[in-house]
Amino acid sequence: MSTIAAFYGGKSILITGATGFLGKVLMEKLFRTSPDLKVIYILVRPKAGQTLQQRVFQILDSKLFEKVKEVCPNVHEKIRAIYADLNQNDFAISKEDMQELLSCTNIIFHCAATVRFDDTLRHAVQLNVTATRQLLLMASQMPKLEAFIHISTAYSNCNLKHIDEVIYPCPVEPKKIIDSLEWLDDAIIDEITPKLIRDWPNIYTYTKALGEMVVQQESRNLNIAIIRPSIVGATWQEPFPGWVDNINGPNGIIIATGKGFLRAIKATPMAVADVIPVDTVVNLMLAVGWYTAVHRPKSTLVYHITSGNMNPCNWHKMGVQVLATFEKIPFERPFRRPNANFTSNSFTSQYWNAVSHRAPAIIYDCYLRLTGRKPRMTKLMNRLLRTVSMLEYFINRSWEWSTYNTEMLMSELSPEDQRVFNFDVRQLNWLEYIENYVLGVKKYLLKEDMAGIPKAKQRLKRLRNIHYLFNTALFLIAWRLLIARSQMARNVWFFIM
Ligand SMILES: CCCCCCCCCCCCCCCCCCCCCCCCCCCCCC(=O)SCCNC(=O)CCNC(=O)[C@H](O)C(C)(C)COP(=O)(O)OP(=O)(O)OC[C@H]1O[C@@H](n2cnc3c(N)ncnc32)[C@H](O)[C@@H]1OP(=O)(O)O
Ligand SMILES: NC(=O)C1=CN([C@@H]2O[C@H](COP(=O)(O)OP(=O)(O)OC[C@H]3O[C@@H](n4cnc5c(N)ncnc54)[C@H](OP(=O)(O)O)[C@@H]3O)[C@@H](O)[C@H]2O)C=CC1
Repeated sequence: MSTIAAFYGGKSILITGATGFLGKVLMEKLFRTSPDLKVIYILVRPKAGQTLQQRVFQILDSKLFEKVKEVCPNVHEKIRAIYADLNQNDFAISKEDMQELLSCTNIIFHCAATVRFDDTLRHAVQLNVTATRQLLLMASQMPKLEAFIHISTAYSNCNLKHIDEVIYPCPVEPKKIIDSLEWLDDAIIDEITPKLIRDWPNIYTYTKALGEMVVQQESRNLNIAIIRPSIVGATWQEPFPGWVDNINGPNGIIIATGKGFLRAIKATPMAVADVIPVDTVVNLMLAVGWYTAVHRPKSTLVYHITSGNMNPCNWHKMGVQVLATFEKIPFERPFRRPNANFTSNSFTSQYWNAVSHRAPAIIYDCYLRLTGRKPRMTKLMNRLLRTVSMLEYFINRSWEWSTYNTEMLMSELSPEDQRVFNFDVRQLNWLEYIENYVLGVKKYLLKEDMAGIPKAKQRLKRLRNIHYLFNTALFLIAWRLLIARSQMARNVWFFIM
């Protein structure tokens, strides 16, 4: 019997961000391995016209939870969705709900965050910093609390090259920033944002760093741990390979490439692609929850869950395997044949953006206009290029993350726990993982049917022929123009003829 699974039996667990990518996989694993847990409280807001209950039902009815329903048939009764908006004072939680949370919670997993790179400083600080402080305040009033697990990101200190499992101080105190945002107006905030975030690449990573500082400052006598995952990718093994449900990080890029929109990307091919499967992150989270509650380390421990130092893969290897998988399992209705390459400098990147991205979009929009339809490709392409430009910082650099605490924890686990809560990324076979990842994007994100593959392959063939025809026509036109102007070209032409 797994010690960790047994530990969560009978426990009341509070999860923020349970409707997000990481939160869903965390809930799934908890229910599957500890079906006798007492309750999982999730802080949820209504969204997109759905009530809390509808959102919970939608999650439980998804493929991700199929196995859970077998081992824990009363899973619906064990989830208690609590209305909460982390942007508001006291999270807008009702008095009764708050009372229940304060008196019953044993473990907290704080996953909620805004992960947008282009959020406003005000909103990102509210969610990633102030809400964390507020949750810690709540935690300090919970008599039964055994552990508080805060999810940060390995990139919270990406302004450094080598990152240890410690909390680094930020140049400006989080409290000062929170206070000043209360009275500064939006225009001034926009103006001072670049000065505040200095060498952080975006507001997201900066506010996650502030969030960690808040955890350190407000930890009181709580048992706290911080987990820093790198780029969280599709599931590796559990509950099944390739599950993914949002367009963040590599997912959007895989779609854009597979659909033939993205043909070149400015990346350093040999830079480490520090992707970490989401189930690996969740296994570590649960092991850390157990360790923090049972062993009560004297200080707040930080755990890195990254792949680069133990089992590195680079962007070249990842890109080649992604493209190879498109040959076998193409996406439906691609705009162009998927074929992309990495460019190394700004000049070639601009060139490919003009020739391979903007020009085809303009041509396609002309075609849409001529056929009486609304042009949309140029807008879509601009949006894609903006997204890609925001990710560039992370695909043109490598970082070194030390993993002493993570390795220490691994050695503390029993062989059974090491198997059930496996976070040893050395066992990951990248080629297999990437193939399953692309397949998962097709099945769970794009919701494409595998039966459509032969048709998709046919369409790819057609696109290939169109591509060759177009290039041949272009070449002939260019050659014809050259012949008209140059005697030398005419001589070569007659010689060939
Ligand atoms: C010999 C041969 C050699 C060949 C060599 C090979 C070459 C091969 C080259 C090609 C390779 C192809 C693939 C390779 C795979 C590698 C890919 C590399 C990319 C890797 C990316 C790395 C990313 C690193 C990030 C690390 C950061 C740290 C990690 C973290 O801690 S947090 C998680 C990271 N956060 C994010 O990723 C968020 C980033 N996103 C944003 O900030 C924003 O979305 C945005 C980018 C600013 C875009 O904003 P927009 O306003 O423009 O768009 P919007 O967000 O509103 O959304 C657009 C539409 O999409 C819908 N949508 C949004 N979110 C979701 C969601 N979660 N799920 C579903 N749908 C969503 C949204 O509704 C919009 O739809 P619409 O309203 O209908 O338009
Ligand atoms: N994905 C990644 O690559 C990485 C993620 N991380 C960290 O992991 C954690 C989880 O990320 P991930 O699951 O990918 O992110 P998602 O964007 O998928 O999920 C974010 C979660 O936060 C919730 N949330 C956001 N705003 C509010 C609010 N005002 N009130 C209540 N809930 C709110 C969302 O709820 P709703 O559904 O209502 O929007 C959602 O459940 C974050 O802390 C992130 O920083 C770290 C490294 C990498």
